[in-house]
Amino acid sequence: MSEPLFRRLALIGIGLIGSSIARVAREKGLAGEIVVSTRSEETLRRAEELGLGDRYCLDAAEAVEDADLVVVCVPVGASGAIARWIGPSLKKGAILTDVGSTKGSVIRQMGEFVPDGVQFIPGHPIAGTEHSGPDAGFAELFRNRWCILTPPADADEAAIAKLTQFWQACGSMVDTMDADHHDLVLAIVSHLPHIIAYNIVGTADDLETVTKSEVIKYSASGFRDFTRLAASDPTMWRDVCLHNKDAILEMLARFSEDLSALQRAIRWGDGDALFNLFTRTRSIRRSIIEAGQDTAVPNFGRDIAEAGE
Ligand SMILES: NC(=O)C1=CN([C@@H]2O[C@H](COP(=O)(O)OP(=O)(O)OC[C@H]3O[C@@H](n4cnc5c(N)ncnc54)[C@H](O)[C@@H]3O)[C@@H](O)[C@H]2O)C=CC1
Ligand SMILES: O=C(O)C(=O)Cc1ccc(O)cc1
Repeated sequence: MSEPLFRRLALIGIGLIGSSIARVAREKGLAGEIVVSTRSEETLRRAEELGLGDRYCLDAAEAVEDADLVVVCVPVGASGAIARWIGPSLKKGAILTDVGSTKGSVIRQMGEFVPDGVQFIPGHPIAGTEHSGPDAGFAELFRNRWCILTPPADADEAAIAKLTQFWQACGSMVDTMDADHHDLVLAIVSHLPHIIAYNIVGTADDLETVTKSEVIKYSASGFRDFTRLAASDPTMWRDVCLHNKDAILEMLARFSEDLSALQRAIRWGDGDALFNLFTRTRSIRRSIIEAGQDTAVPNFGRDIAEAGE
């Protein structure tokens, strides 16, 4: 059998993303040993019941000892505290990465606690679902999905190559970019859609003239797709909003301007403006399908299984 990519992999946080990494790493033999750490005893026990790792620790510092790859998989607001905790225990030569949905803030929070000799290469798999916790993960989550790495300018090329190899072995395609650019791109393709979904579902919930049972009964009219995003983890998305504030506010300002233009076109009966916009947007959808990125959640029937439970 060939050597695993990493002798010891430590996962700090074992929710949707951490447990998906654990599952795929095990399935593909990417690590000689998988050490799992999370803050609550209950979640750690559950991870053990699910057989996600080889060792389990409540102490994150203990978990990272002698690990060659450490992946921090916690809400972005917790990444600084985790880095402070594990920093002194990281092995020289280890690669430290994360999976957070925002990158500038994670780098600012974690950077100061990374000791010399440790390669810090932040990352973000553009793959997920609205579910959270160790039961929600699955080995195929990253398949045919992009993973963005945002290494600092002085990062070691060999470490970047090894982390790239890891994500590719998980099934992902890997891109590298600057953290600020990542945050701007993700603000429009991920953060704004979630904020819009939270807002529209909240607006529907506040209505007095349309009842909640009518909203649910007739949801197949378009509303239903927003409710999936709006069911996403509140802690994670609170942190994303607070930690990518500038880019999100920039995109929200543009969105509001465009919404006002749309509102004006509807008010003044400008059918051409509406038709032209809707034609332009339809072609974006077609490009996504052509790029093979059209499946909303590649969860291999898990939603259907859950719905039947
Ligand atoms: N859910 C998604 O679709 C995606 C999430 N991400 C990012 O991955 C990271 C993890 O997200 P999920 O796995 O979805 O979350 P999750 O809620 O399923 O799991 C989070 C894990 O972090 C631990 N944790 C929570 N707060 C903590 C704290 N203050 N200190 C220490 N540990 C703490 C939890 O016990 C749990 O093990 C987040 O940074 C998120 O932005 C990235 C891509 C997709
Ligand atoms: O469930 C969905 O459609 C998602 O959008 C998943 C997702 C959520 C957060 C990320 O940072 C990346 C991907």
